[in-house]
Amino acid sequence: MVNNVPGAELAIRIRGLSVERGGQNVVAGLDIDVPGGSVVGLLGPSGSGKTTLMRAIVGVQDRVTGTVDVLGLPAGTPSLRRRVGYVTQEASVYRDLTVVQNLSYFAALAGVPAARRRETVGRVVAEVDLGGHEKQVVRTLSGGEVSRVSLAAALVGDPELLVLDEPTVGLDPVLRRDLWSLFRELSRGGRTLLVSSHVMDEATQCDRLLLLRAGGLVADVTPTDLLRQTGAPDAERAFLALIEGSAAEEAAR
Ligand SMILES: Nc1ncnc2c1ncn2[C@@H]1O[C@H](COP(=O)(O)OP(=O)(O)OP(=O)(O)O)[C@@H](O)[C@H]1O
Repeated sequence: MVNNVPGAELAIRIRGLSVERGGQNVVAGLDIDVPGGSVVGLLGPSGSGKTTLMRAIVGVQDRVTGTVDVLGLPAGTPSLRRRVGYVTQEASVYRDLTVVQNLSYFAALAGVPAARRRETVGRVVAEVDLGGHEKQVVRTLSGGEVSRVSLAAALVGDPELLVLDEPTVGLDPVLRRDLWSLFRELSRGGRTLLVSSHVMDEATQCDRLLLLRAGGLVADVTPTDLLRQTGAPDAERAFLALIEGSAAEEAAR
């Protein structure tokens, strides 16, 4: 299921991607195009292969077959390291360091020259709206603030593509809404965001939706088309209809 968007530059182009984990193909035969500058939601039940797909896109997944091109280069190419930001499910910041200490460290890792680190840290703190918390030790921050420090750490290299694995998990509805408006804001600057989630109502915040089930792509649609095609009143029921339809199709084969 490939959408050809005329004239749109692709941030991610995947053809025939399969991934073996634990002796099984947990992702099988995926073809996906992600247009540049869009917010794309990666949705699907637990174990459907979302994290595996993201790992293949950032180039850290073993036992991958097929083609995964990111910003025009094969996934994992060293020059993509600064151009792609990856936020894993577990916050990967140091809890015993302050916000600024963490971000300065990640800026150094991303290769930001020492003379520009202070300015870079200031930029990302403002981008994720953490002003006033700069000197706070991460362990003393709220869950939503820690999520935003992780996001800021991924932004220090000013990446063109952000891959975010379930960034809103465990956050209350207000924080989830705030984080999604931040994602929209980041994409307005021309970045591409691939965001995974279990929470189907977050689908409405995306430009496009990729729905995975059992390692396969069940749908690649806009939120409007999703509701129109299924006739469901909301994203959650639309996804359930698609997931159940695809499971029934598979059983009939
Ligand atoms: N190291 C591993 N060895 C064997 N199987 C694995 C390994 N890692 C993942 N898997 C399996 O691969 C499948 C896809 O896992 P993945 O983490 O990509 O799913 P997910 O959609 O991100 O799930 P969740 O939403 O629960 O995080 C699952 O069935 C999982 O059990």
